[in-house]
Amino acid sequence: MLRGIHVPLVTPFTSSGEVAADAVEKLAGQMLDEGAAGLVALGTTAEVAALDPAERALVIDTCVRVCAEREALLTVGVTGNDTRTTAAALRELPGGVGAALVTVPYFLRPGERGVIAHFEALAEASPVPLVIYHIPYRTGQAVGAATLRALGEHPNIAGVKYAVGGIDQDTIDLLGDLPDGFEVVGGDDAFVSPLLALGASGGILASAHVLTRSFVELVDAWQAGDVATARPLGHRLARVSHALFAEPNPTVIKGVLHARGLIPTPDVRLPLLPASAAAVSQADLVAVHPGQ
Ligand SMILES: O=C(O)C1=N[C@H](C(=O)O)C[C@H](O)C1
Repeated sequence: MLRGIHVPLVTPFTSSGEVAADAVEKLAGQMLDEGAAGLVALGTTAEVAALDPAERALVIDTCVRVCAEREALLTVGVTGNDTRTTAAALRELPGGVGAALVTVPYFLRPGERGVIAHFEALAEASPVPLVIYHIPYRTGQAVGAATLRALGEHPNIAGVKYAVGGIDQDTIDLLGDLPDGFEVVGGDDAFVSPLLALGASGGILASAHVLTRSFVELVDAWQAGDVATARPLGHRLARVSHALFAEPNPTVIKGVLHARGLIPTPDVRLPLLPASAAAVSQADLVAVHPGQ
C-alpha cells in the first residue's frame, strides 16, 4: 500500500496570503503524473499548524479530486497529542482519503506503553489505515523497534514513516523483522537511500517535489536490486535533499518551486520565514548539477 514515493504537498499561497487552490491542484497533478504513487495532504511540509479548518478542508478536497482522477493513494496528516481529539479527527476524514499519517504524541512524552495505547485506540477508531509518523527529534518521544513491531501487528496500522535522523540499531532491528503487511517508508530525505537498501518500501519526502522522477527511479532501482543504479542516484539525491533542507522545511522547497514557476509565491506563514535567496539558488543549482 505504501510502496513508492508519496509527496507531502506544500501549501502554496497567493500574493494576498490565501491558499492558492489552483496551484495545489496543478502541483498535485504534476507530482502524480511524474510517477509519485500518492500524495500526503496536511503534513509538516504543508505548514498544517498555520492553516485554519476551512483551508485544511480546501486542501483535502482538492487532493481527493486529483488522486481520484489518477487512482492514487491520498494520505492525510492527522496530528494531535490527545487520543480523544485525534480519534475524533480521524472519524471526520472525508471519503476519498486512503490513509492517515498520525504523529507519535509530541511534547507530552507519554512513554512507549502510552504510545502503544494511543495508536491501538486510534486504529480501532479510524475508518482508514494508519501510518505512524515517528520523528523523535520533533516529538521528543523515543519509540523502539519492539514497540513499532507490536503496533505493526494491528490490522489497521499499515506502516511507519520513519524519520529518526539516521540509521540506528532500532532501524536495523525493525527492518530485519517486519510484521506481515507492515511497511516502513523513509521520512528523512537524506537517509532514504540507505533505508531503501535495508528494505523500506518507499518514502514520504518533501524533496520529491523537485526531481520527482529521480526519487521514483531510486525506489524502483532498490526494489529491483539494481545497486549499480541505486547507489550513485541515492548519493546524488542526498546532496539535493541536503540543499533543500539547508533552512527550515518547506521554505527552500517553496523558493525553488516558485523560481520554477510552479507556485505563485514562495511565501510561508509565521513562525517560518522565507528562505534566503542564497539557499534557494544553491538548492536549484544542486538539483540541476548535483556535483555543485
Ligand atoms: O510533511 C512531511 O511529511 C515531511 N516532513 C518532514 C519535515 O518537515 O521534517 C520532511 C519530510 O520530507 C516530509
